[in-house]
Amino acid sequence: GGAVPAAAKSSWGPFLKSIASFNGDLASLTAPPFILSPTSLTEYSGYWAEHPEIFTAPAREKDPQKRALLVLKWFLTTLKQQYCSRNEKLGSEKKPLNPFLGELFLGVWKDTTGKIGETQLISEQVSHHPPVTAYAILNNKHGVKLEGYNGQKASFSRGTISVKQIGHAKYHLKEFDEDYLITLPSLHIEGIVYGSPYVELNRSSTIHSSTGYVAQIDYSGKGWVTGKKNTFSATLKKEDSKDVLYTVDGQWSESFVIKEGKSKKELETYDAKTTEITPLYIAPIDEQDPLESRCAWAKVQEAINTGDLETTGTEKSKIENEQRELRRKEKEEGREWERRYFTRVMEDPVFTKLAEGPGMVAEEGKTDGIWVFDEKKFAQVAEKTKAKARGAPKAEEAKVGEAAVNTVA
Ligand SMILES: CCC(=O)OC[C@H](C)CC[C@H]1O[C@H]2C[C@H]3[C@@H]4CC=C5C[C@@H](O)CC[C@]5(C)[C@H]4CC[C@]3(C)[C@H]2[C@@H]1C
Repeated sequence: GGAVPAAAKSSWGPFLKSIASFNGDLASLTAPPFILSPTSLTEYSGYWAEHPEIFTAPAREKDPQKRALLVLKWFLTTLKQQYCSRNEKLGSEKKPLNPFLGELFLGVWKDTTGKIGETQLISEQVSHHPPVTAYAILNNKHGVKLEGYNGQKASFSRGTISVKQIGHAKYHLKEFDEDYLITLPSLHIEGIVYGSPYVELNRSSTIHSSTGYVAQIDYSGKGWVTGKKNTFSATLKKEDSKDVLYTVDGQWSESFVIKEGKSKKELETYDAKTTEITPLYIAPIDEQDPLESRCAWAKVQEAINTGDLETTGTEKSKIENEQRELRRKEKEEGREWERRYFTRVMEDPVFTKLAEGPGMVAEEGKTDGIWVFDEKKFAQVAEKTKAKARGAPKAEEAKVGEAAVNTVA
């Protein structure tokens, strides 16, 4: 990338100072103004299913081995959006807004073909210290459910920020009662010194299926072989077998080729650049719950988009102060914020069966438990929303509104 824009030079001091005392908490980074994104991190859960047809394809495949390949293919097709979409839309990787506890991001990918059905996104900030986002993506027509959570552990050295992703994703197929446990790749941010940061994925990640298939994806970045960015190589095998059933090679941000393991026969080339993204439908702000990201952060987003640093600061402080006040009251009353859609469990049978190691690992290896989507809570909220739509008694609305209003202006 080019040299840092002159105007921006002045804002490097705070950033470099924050790097000097960097404690692993990305939110504590004082990124230069031109790096601030108006998008909240709760929105990033949407990157898992921007191609609903590919996301639901495994549900339409009767052969378990081919299903496992389709889940690997879907995972690989999410990487470009997960890790490059800010560069494409905003010119470089940006620092997202740090979600407040209880922040929600809700949306739906509508179905224009009548073949896929609607795909619903539920994203909730289930922890603020450390920041953890939990999400569920549901397509009832195909019985596909993705649920997961993630947090980040970051470190800074030699001009790059390295991020270890904590958490995992679970892809479930109802018809086959099948589960896929997906681990999250580590990443590092390159180009910081040029003021044009971008993500590169490191080492490897895996997908373990309850049907005994194991996918391993090795990220070589600007591999010494190709020198091309975002390079990876993946294999799909049956566990405790050496036979490679399929290989997938290429650049996750450009295109990749799926081949038969033995014959090396090319089965498919996926072009990440030309595959259509389905837009996510989000309710208009005046119909949103005040806890929803674009409602809660509206003034901050407006200020960031117009480059009004002062208003950005004052509006952010309002939200942070109200959050501190809420936490103080909860502490005083000996209660904890009620998560709306997710529950923390210390044991998740699918996770235990399919993976080694504990769930969310916080400081000193303590396990903070695993965040799972709570179908009961989800049904209760749906009921309440319907009641509200049918004109529930004011008290009902006031309670929901009141809690929310207290939270964010
Ligand atoms: C120019 C100097 C500067 O300020 O650089 C700051 C940089 C923008 C680095 C810090 C931020 O980089 C962002 C990249 C974000 C990750 C991107 C994608 C994902 C995948 C998604 O499924 C989960 C979240 C995750 C891991 C994001 C986490 C937060 C990251 C690392 C942002 C950093 C604050």
